[in-house]
Amino acid sequence: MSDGLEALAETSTEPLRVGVLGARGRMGIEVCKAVDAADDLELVAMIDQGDWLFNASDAGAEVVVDFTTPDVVMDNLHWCVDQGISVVVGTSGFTEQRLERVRTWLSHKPGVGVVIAPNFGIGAVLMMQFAARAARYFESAEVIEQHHPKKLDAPSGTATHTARLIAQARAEAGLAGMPDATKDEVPGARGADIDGVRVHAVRATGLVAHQEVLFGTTGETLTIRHDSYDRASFMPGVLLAVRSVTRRPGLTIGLDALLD
Ligand SMILES: NC(=O)C1=CN([C@@H]2O[C@H](COP(=O)(O)OP(=O)(O)OC[C@H]3O[C@@H](n4cnc5c(N)ncnc54)[C@H](OP(=O)(O)O)[C@@H]3O)[C@@H](O)[C@H]2O)C=CC1
Ligand SMILES: O=C(O)C1=N[C@H](C(=O)O)C[C@H](O)C1
Repeated sequence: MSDGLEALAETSTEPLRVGVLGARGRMGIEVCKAVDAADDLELVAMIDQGDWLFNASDAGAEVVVDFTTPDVVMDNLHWCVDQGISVVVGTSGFTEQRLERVRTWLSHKPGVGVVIAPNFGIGAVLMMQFAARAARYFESAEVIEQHHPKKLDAPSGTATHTARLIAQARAEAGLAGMPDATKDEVPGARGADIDGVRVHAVRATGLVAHQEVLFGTTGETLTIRHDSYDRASFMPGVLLAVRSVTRRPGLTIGLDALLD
C-alpha cells in the first residue's frame, strides 16, 4: 500500500467521537459504558443536568446521544443540529408536531443526521412490526405497556408509536371503529385514546419496560408481548444508530430502516 493510502486507512479507522446527554441517568450510564467498550467509538463528553452543552462541541463530538427528558430534549436537539452534530435520540415525547420542527431545523443543515427511535430493543422493534402486520385482520386492538415507576411519561413512546402504527394499518385496510359498548366509565378506566386505539399504562416496582398488544376477532385473540428485563437490551440498537447516523443525513424515525 502507498503511504497516501495507508494514511487514508488510518484516518478511516479513527474512532467516532461520541457525546452523551443525560449521562448520569439510567439509560445514559448504560450508553456511556457501551460506547466506552466499543473499539470504534470514543466517549468524549458526558453531560447531564446543569452541565454546559458546549462541552460536547469543545470535545469534538461528531455524534451526540440523548437520553434526557421529554421537556428538554427539543432544546438539546436544536442545539446539536445548529452545531452540525448528528444526534441519536432515545428520549420519549415525540409528537408529529415535534418531528416536523426537527425536519425544519434539518432542512437548514443538510449534512446532519438525526435518528429518533421510540425503542432501541430489537425485540421491541419486531413487536411493533408484527403488530402493524396483524392489525388489519382483527376487529379489536389494545396496547398495554408496563414500566418501572420512575418513568416520567405515560403512555410510553413505544406504546404511542405502536398505537399509531395500528391505527394507520386499520385505516389503510378500511376498518371501522372498534366495538365498545362502554357507557359508564370511571375516567381513565378505558385507557388513553391514541388515534382511536386504547393504550393502558401500568407502573410497578420491579418492572423495566414491557408491552403487550392484544388483538381480538370472532372466537380468537392474538397477544404479542415484548419484555426488556435489563437496559443492556437497548445497547446494540443504540450503537447501530450511533455508527449509522452520520451516513444518514436528515431525519430517520425508528430502527427499522437501519436494520434493513
Ligand atoms: N428509545 C429507547 O429505547 C428508550 C428510551 N428511554 C427514554 O429515555 C429517556 C431517559 O430515560 P431514563 O434514562 O430512564 O431517565 P433518567 O431520569 O434516569 O435519566 C435522564 C437524565 O437526564 C438528565 N437531564 C435532565 N435534564 C437534562 C439536560 N437539560 N441536559 C442533560 N441532562 C439532563 C437527568 O438529570 P436529573 O435526574 O438531575 O433531572 C437524568 O440524569 C426517557 O424519555 C425514556 O422514556 C428509555 C429507555 C429506552
Ligand atoms: O422510560 C423507559 O424506561 C422507556 N422508555 C421508552 C418509551 O417511552 O417507550 C422505551 C422503553 O419502553 C423504556
